Amino acid sequence: MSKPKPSAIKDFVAGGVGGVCCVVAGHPLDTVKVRLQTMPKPAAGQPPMFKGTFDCLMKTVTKEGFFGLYKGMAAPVTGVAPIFAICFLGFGIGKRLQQKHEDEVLTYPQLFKAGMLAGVFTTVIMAPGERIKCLLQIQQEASVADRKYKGPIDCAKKIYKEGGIRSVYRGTAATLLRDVPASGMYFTSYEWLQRVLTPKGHDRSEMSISRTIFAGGMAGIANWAVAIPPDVLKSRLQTAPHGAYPNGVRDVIRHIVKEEGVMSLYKGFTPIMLRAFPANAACFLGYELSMKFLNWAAPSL
Ligand SMILES: CC(=O)O[C@H](CC(=O)[O-])C[N+](C)(C)C
Repeated sequence: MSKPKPSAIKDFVAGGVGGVCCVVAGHPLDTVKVRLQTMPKPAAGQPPMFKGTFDCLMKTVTKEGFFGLYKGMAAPVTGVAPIFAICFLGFGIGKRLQQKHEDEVLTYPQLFKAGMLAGVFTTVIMAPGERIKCLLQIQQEASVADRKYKGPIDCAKKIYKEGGIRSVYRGTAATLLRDVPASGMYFTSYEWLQRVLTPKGHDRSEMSISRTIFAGGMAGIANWAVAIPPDVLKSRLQTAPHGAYPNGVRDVIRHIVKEEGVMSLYKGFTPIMLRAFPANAACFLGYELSMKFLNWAAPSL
């Protein structure tokens, strides 16, 4: 059978499906992550709001029910599908820009550059999407009536009313700082594992579910290994009251390091890493299966 042609439309659609799979598999631990990253510093002699990942999980489920962990999921599902669609599209474009012919196999530095381009592409939607998601996730009132933001649209309207488009896009530099190198790591590690795990005599393009799950899960770990410190800065900046950090990300770094120490830049490490493997294994599996389906259903697209 001839090799399917690379296609921007297929990258976009399959990437979108991958994004939905990623959110459904990973949102509960994402909520725990944001709550741990943004909980207030306890007053002297007082215990912290959450002692760790498990404590936060238990307190959230006890107080708000299991679906408390799925708070703010409407925003990422509607936002993440296009984010991942654009991300996989950007990666495909980045690869094609560097290829002299369609079948040229790219080196790992070339794949890294294509991944970084994907990170730049996604920031346009990622930055406001993350701002809304984080603001919704940190609301802990049990009843909807008591919450400041009733949902993603209400949140978007309110932050726009408070500070215009600048407020909606607060955290863009931190998002770029997080996603440009992280996306490079993400796609390079995925491709590397797929290549080294393909048995001799077989072609990388032959789909294997177990290889995809493992390579996808590990790509998620590689992504977050570089993304955690800028992610903490981003979450803080995006959930802070208006005017708290006039110089943006630089002020947040100074404040966090001075007040809470360097290690606090790794807040949320456990839930992030617990989420990273299943969420991204689901993402790449969704992507590869959709791509296989699209190549079968519309070979010339
Ligand atoms: C921050 C983020 O969205 O990372 C993605 C993986 C994940 O765990 O959600 C990867 N990528 C930035 C490439 C979309």
